[in-house]
Amino acid sequence: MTEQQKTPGWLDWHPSPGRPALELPAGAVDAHCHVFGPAAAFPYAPERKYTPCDASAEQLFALRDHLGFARNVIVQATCHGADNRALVDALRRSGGRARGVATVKPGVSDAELRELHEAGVRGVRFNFVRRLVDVTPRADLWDVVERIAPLGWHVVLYFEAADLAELREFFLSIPVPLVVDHLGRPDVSKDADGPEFAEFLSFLRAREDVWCKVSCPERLSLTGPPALDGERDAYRDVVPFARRVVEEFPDRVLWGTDWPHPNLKDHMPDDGLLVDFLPHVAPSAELRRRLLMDNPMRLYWPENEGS
Ligand SMILES: O=C(O)c1cc(C(=O)O)oc(=O)c1
Repeated sequence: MTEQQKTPGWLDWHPSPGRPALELPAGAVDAHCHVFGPAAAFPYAPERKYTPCDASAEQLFALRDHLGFARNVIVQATCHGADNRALVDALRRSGGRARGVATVKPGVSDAELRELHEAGVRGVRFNFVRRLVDVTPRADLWDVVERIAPLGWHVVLYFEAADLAELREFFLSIPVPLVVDHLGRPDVSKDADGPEFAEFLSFLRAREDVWCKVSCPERLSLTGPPALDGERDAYRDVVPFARRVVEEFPDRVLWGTDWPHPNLKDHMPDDGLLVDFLPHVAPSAELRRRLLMDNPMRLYWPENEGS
C-alpha cells in the first residue's frame, strides 16, 4: 500500500509530553480523545477532509498511563468517516478501560449497532463543523436518533458558536442526552459575560441532560500562552469561558485531552502541561473530582460509577 500523504502543515502529536504536576483524582477519565488508523490496518475514509499522522490505540493507552488517567472515551474522528473499525479495535484492546462515541449512517444494521454497543460505544457524534464534514440532512440525523435511542446512547454535538442559533431548536428536539464538544467553540476574543456566550449558557440551561466538554483550550485560544516550555498558566483567554461553565454546571461537565489533536495549525501542546491547565478552570479538588471522575463515570460507566 502506498503511504498516504499527510495534509500539508500537519502537526504530529507531541513525542515526549511531561508528567502533569497536578495530581489527578483516582479513576480519572480522559473523556475526549481519538485514534487515527494506523492507516495500514484501518485506512482513512475516502470522504475525509484531512489526512493525519497515525495515532494508535497502544500509543493512546501509553499516554493515558503516563498522564495518570484510568480510562478513555474515544471519539470517532472524521478522518475515519462512518467506518468505526479503528475505534472498535481500540475499545476491544482497552480491556474495558475505554468507551466510545461512533459515527453511524441511517442505514446502519441492528447487528452493527449491537456490535458497537458490545465493544463499548455509548453515543454517536453529529458534526456540524463545515471544514470537517459535508452537511448531513437533518432527516438522516433524525433516523439515527431513532435507531440509537433504544440503546440508551447519547448524541455528541460538534458545532461552531456562530451556528448555535440556527441549530438550537433541532438540538433540543433530540430526545436523548446531548454532549457539546469543546465548549461550543466560543470566540474567546469576545466577553465571557457577553451576549454570544450567554446564548450558549442559555442552551445548556434549556435541559438538564445537556452536557458540555470544557476541552480544547489549545484550539480555542487566540492569545495563549501555549502549553509548552513549562508553561503552567496556559491559554488564559479561554479560562473565563471554561470556568463559567464548570461553576454553573459542575455535574454535567467533562474534559478530555483531544489527543492526538487533529488540525492544530499553530503549535502542538505538551499533554502534561495541558492537564496542568485544569486547576484554572476547576479550582477545587471537589470540582476536579466531578469533572474528571464522577461525571464521565455516570455517563459512560454507570454500572460501576464510583469504583
Ligand atoms: O477541530 C477539529 O479539527 C477536530 C476534528 C475532529 C475530528 O476530525 O473528528 O475532532 C475534534 O474533536 C476536533
